[in-house]
Amino acid sequence: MIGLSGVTKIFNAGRPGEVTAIAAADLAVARGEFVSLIGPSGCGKSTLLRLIADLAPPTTGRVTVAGKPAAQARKDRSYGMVFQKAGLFDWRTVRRNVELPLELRGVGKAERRERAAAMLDLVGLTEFAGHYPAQLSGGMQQRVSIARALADGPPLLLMDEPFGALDEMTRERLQGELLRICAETGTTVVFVTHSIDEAVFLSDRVAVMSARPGRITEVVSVGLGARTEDVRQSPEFFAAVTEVRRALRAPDRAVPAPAPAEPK
Ligand SMILES: Nc1ncnc2c1ncn2[C@@H]1O[C@H](COP(=O)(O)OP(=O)(O)OP(=O)(O)O)[C@@H](O)[C@H]1O
Repeated sequence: MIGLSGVTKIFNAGRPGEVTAIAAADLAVARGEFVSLIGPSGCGKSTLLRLIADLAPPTTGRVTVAGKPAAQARKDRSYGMVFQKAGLFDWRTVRRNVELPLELRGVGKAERRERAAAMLDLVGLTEFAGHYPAQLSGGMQQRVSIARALADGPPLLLMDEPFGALDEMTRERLQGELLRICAETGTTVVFVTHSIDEAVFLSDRVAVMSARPGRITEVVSVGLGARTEDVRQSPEFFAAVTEVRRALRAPDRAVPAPAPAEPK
């Protein structure tokens, strides 16, 4: 579904304020897979997601999405995106927020209504279709944002800390809902998070990034099977959390360690 090969991203190349945000990233994500990106603040997680979304071009390397160059995938609306802020339009009802991507594509009213209703059912907000965003809790707004991202039926969902601003209980409930939605729709997900627990609970694989310049230093396979709430207390869950924590603390193997000082 996604292929990154030799991808680098340098902001302000050759100018004052040059920043190497991503250094030589390679990653392949299979159809239907759930992959999280985790790493220290500023390591380039959001940048990597933006490169996949073709919201910024890579400086070098190739990004493919659904077998196409990323730019084509964006034109074909091959992905939906969800950010930390739900970004809903306050003056539109929940239903009309979800309909927006369909409206932009010129889909007729009846089909829009039907599709929005199915999406609101999927995220459990059918009875709030006529409400305005300000009448919803933060968690409900984020569910609307997920429904909107999926309205056009994209095969891929790109999520940038979507639950980062929510309280722990809401966050855990939405994690379970997201997994159910992915299982029902077969959507592939790339998910940026700061939380090791969240990455482990949700993911098939966790891509661990080093501090800037961001590299993918390790990819940890999780494989927890069916994620019921009990999984969070299981030995397998704790073992995977420990493994990701170790990978985050490991020195970046891609960068040679400095040679020891010569004895005087
Ligand atoms: N448009 C830009 N122009 C210049 N530098 C940028 C730009 N966007 C990001 N950067 C820099 O690239 C680096 C990576 O930023 P990015 O937002 O991808 O990190 P992140 O891992 O998502 O951070 P956080 O976890 O804090 O959200 C940072 O040093 C940031 O300052």
